[in-house]
Amino acid sequence: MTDQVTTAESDVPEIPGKPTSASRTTLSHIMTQSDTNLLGTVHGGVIMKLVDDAAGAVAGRHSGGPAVTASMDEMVFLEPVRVGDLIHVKAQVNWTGRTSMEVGVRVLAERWNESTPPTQVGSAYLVFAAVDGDGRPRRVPPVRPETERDRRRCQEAQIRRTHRLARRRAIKELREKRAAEGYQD
Ligand SMILES: CC(=O)SCCNC(=O)CCNC(=O)[C@H](O)C(C)(C)COP(=O)(O)OP(=O)(O)OC[C@H]1O[C@@H](n2cnc3c(N)ncnc32)[C@H](O)[C@@H]1OP(=O)(O)O
Repeated sequence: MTDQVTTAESDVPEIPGKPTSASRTTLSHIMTQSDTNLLGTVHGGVIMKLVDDAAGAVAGRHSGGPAVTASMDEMVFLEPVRVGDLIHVKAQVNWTGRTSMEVGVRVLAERWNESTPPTQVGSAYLVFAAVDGDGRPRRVPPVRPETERDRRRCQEAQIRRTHRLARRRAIKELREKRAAEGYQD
C-alpha cells in the first residue's frame, strides 16, 4: 500500500470524472432461516457479504472494470436483523484516489410484507482498488459529488483516508523501531 496520497502525474492524461449517481447501487435481499446465527437473528457475516457485494458492484461500475476489496472498516451493526426482514444495502462512491475508491454503505431493513418505513441497521466504509488483468492497481476516474450530502461524504472520506494512512505509518514506524532495538516479535 502506498504511504501517501499520490498526486496525478503530469505525463498521464486526466481521466474524465464520473458523477456519484452513475454507480450508486442498491442490493435487496429477504433474510431466511439459513441466514441465522445461533441466537436466531441474522448472522453479521451474512450482512457483511451483502455489504461487500454491493460495494464491489459500485466500485466496478465506477472504475469501469474489475476492483478488489482492499479494506473494510467501521462496519457498524445498529440493530439485530431478523428472518423475514427485507434488507436494502445502499452503496455509493464517497471518494476517489489515484487507484482506490472509498465506498460508503448503509444497510436498511423493513418487514418483507409490511409497508412501514425501513430503519437503518448498519453501515460500513470499504476501500476498493481498481485492478488490471494482472491484478495490478489501475487508475480510476475522479468521482464528481453532485449534492451537498455527496460533498459531505467526500470530505468525511478524506478524513478517514488521512487517519488510515497515519495509523499505518505509525504502526510501521513502531515495528521498525522495535526491530532495531532487537525485539523479534
Ligand atoms: C470483491 C472481492 O471480493 S475481492 C477479494 C478480496 N480482496 C483481495 O483479494 C485483494 C487482495 N489485495 C490486493 O490485491 C492488493 O493488496 C491491492 C490491489 C488491494 C493493493 O495492491 P498494492 O500493491 O498494495 O498497491 P498500492 O500500494 O499501489 O495500493 C493501491 C491503492 O489501494 C490503496 N490501498 C491498498 N491497501 C489498502 C488498505 N489496506 N486500506 C486502504 N487502502 C489501501 C492504496 O492507498 C492505493 O490507493 P491510491 O492509488 O488511490 O493512493
